[in-house]
Amino acid sequence: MSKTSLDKSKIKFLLLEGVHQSALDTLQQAGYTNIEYLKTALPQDELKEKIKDAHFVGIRSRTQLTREVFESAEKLIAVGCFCIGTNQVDLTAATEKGVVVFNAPFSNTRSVAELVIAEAIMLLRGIPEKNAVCHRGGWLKSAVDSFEIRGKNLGIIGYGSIGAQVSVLAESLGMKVFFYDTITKLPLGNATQIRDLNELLGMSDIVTLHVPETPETKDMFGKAEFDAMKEKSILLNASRGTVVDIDALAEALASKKLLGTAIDVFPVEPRGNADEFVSPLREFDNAILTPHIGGSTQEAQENIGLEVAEKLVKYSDTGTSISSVNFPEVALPSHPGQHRILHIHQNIPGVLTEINTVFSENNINICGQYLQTNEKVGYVVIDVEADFSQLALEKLQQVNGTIRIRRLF
Ligand SMILES: NC(=O)c1ccc[n+]([C@@H]2O[C@H](COP(=O)([O-])OP(=O)(O)OC[C@H]3O[C@@H](n4cnc5c(N)ncnc54)[C@H](O)[C@@H]3O)[C@@H](O)[C@H]2O)c1
Ligand SMILES: O=C(O)CC[C@@H](O)C(=O)O
Repeated sequence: MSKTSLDKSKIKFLLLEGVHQSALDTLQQAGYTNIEYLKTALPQDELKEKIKDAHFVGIRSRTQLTREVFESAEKLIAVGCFCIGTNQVDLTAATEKGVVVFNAPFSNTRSVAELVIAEAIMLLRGIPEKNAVCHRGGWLKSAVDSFEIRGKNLGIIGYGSIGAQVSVLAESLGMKVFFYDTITKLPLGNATQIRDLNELLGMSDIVTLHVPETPETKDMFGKAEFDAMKEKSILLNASRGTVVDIDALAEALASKKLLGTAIDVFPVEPRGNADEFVSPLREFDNAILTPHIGGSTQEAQENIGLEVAEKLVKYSDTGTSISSVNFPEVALPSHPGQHRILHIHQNIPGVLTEINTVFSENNINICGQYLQTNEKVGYVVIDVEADFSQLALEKLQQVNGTIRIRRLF
């Protein structure tokens, strides 16, 4: 059963970066009509201004939610990342502020995997160069450096949701799949995990990157890695722009070490379609350069819009934090007729005792309670009789370590 803490029309959603219509539809069907919808990301100053009165914000990969932005977001309850990556959000700051962050971990994996396979085929045939020559009025009919994908070695770095899908598609085309991951992964089909990155690089005709942006993956692919690759091999990157040293890649293309490359993500990306794209890779015809559209298909965007908006609605209506990326996961079945209190607090000793004391000292019966903690915060959902919820709210606000409290009725 859906509850709400405020008149739903007063709960403000700020949706940025042109998230799919399915997100708007989902929110509106759930009764949320106070939605500001923008097609682009915002510069930090504008973002800080706009986010001030937002209870929920929806973003994709461009919007940087820094600690400073969270400081301005006085009313913010939750963030929806309408994508897989959450590296654009300062998750520590969000957690400390009691802001729950959700994403869509699976909805665009197939789209990325399909693009990667298509690019591998195009590059093995030299199509980007041949296409460019035709556009300039030339004719490059030749089989030199043109190969079938069948029987080639594919090296996948990061065997998660996307890497594993690429693996399955590649095998269906007759490729031999090897992968490198920091943790032991169950290989799908006939794929083989290789424990040493350099070994993988030395044996792969095509290397494709599917790791998240983390301090460990920053610049993980530089000159040493290009040197370790096979002569005339191919590098694909549809993960994050910080993973590859672009100057080292430009050198590897200039020296003809690589047959080609396909890059979807860049260390610096334009804020919107009107801004210029600047990159040393622009001069290479054998580089497929795409504007971070690995997950940009109608199918993926529609599913993501639905998935993330549903998570936001559920959190707003019931306090359910299941599948959040930064918060303890809590889902308490609804107790009809009761009020619900959501209490987010610092995870320090004694808070739960203080919370329970509030109820015992004031003779307030707890009808249902669910607590979960992570290393930073505790999140407790408590159902109480309607007549006592205001008193409980006032008393709980005074509990030491309280970060945020909300009442649903
Ligand atoms: N281009 C796009 O539009 C697009 C779309 C979706 C996702 N992405 C990016 O792709 C990334 C991967 O997505 P996913 O859903 O497969 O993520 P995932 O979390 O399912 O998989 C990532 C894998 O990388 C491994 N890994 C982490 N650090 C590593 C390291 N240092 N070396 C080797 N392996 C490492 C993990 O163990 C995991 O198996 C996302 O984080 C996102 O940044 C890009
Ligand atoms: O849609 C986007 O902006 C990002 C897509 C992709 O990088 C993701 O992390 O899912």
